Amino acid sequence: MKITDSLVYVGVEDKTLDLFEGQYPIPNGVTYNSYVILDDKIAIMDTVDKRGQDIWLKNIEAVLKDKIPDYLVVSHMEPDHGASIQILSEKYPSMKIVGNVKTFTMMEQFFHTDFIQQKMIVKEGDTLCLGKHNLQFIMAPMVHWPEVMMSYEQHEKTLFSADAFGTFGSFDQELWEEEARRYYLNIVGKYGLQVQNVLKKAKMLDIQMICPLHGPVLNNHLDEYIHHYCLWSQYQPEESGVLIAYASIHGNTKDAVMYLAHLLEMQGETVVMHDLCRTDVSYVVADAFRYDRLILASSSYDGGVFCPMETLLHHLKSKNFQNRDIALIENGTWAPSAIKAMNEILEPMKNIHIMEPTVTIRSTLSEKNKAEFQILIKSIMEGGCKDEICV
Ligand SMILES: Cc1cc2nc3c(=O)[nH]c(=O)nc-3n(C[C@H](O)[C@H](O)[C@H](O)COP(=O)(O)O)c2cc1C
Repeated sequence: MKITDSLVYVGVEDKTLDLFEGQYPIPNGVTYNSYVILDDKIAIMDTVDKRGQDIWLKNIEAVLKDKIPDYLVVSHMEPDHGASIQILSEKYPSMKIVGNVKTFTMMEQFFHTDFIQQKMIVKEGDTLCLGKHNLQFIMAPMVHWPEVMMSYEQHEKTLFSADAFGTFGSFDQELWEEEARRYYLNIVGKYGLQVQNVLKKAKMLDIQMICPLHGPVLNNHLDEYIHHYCLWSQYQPEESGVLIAYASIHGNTKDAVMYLAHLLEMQGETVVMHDLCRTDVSYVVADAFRYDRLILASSSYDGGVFCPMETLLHHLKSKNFQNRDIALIENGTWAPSAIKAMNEILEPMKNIHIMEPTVTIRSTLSEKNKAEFQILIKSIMEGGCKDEICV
């Protein structure tokens, strides 16, 4: 797939993988992106997952014909990108492998060889001239592994962005926002500060095209993609709206939040609901970051909170979730315990405000609960970010 006269896509689409990174459903598949820059010198930008190795090698052969690549640039050692380094290095023994010090430490761990004959170590700001094309290396530690390194190609003003700006799904730019949100927040979300640092470096560059390691090449509306990364990395919501996430054993908590959702919608609020027992947590994490207010409602369970809610909260905590107004609702028949358990997980998170009142349902929604909902609705409508959204 030709991107420009001198830049060719040689990556692979994977539509048969069940779970990405062992946990994320990918109904639209995923791509392992790899690119070839053709100039006086030839550079291959990253390799692919073992699953796509054979097709990828054929793609490279089709582009290179009888030519030999001069460089393999390794931006990330995670196996969905780095797994085919060794096979390529054996096929082209004269090819230099370009990475930073941390890249080669990891390479030795994965392949048990130090690639001494091929190793070419670069650091922040170093450049590699291919002819007209000139690669400038930008270290991006923890976006999302420590060795991550982006390359800015100065001639065509292209950022090879490693996993940043990547997405689940294939090359459809229409799907980018939804699936890139789920990809970024679940996979890279914890490292907002490090993403901010790289965004600052990117601001100094004239970027006309972004070539990520997953999903489509981005060559228009780049400001919009970068804007999303700014919000996500600052843990700021994108939209005014109420996410209701519920975990209900027998359905009474679900009935209660359906009633509450209806009342909120009557007040003109945008409400999005997720049944935690039936929705993969990665979708809920993405929406929790998207909207400015959350309602968490759960059955009590063995002196704690029902497991699907506990799972969501642990996922949010591990992704540094912060800056939100949250309402808590519990249901218990003999000793309601969900709010205490939810609070214990939420407590260490930064800038989380619990909206009053918290509501305890005893088996089914009571008139007292309905009155409490009326007060809670006021708190919810007064909460959120209002004008601060989309800074
Ligand atoms: C395995 C199990 C453990 C439970 N543990 C508690 C508990 O610790 N405290 C409590 O008050 N209710 C407990 N319950 C009862 C439910 O939380 C309670 O019936 C609640 O009303 C269920 O709401 P739901 O209809 O939304 O699932 C438990 C129920 C089950 C099945």
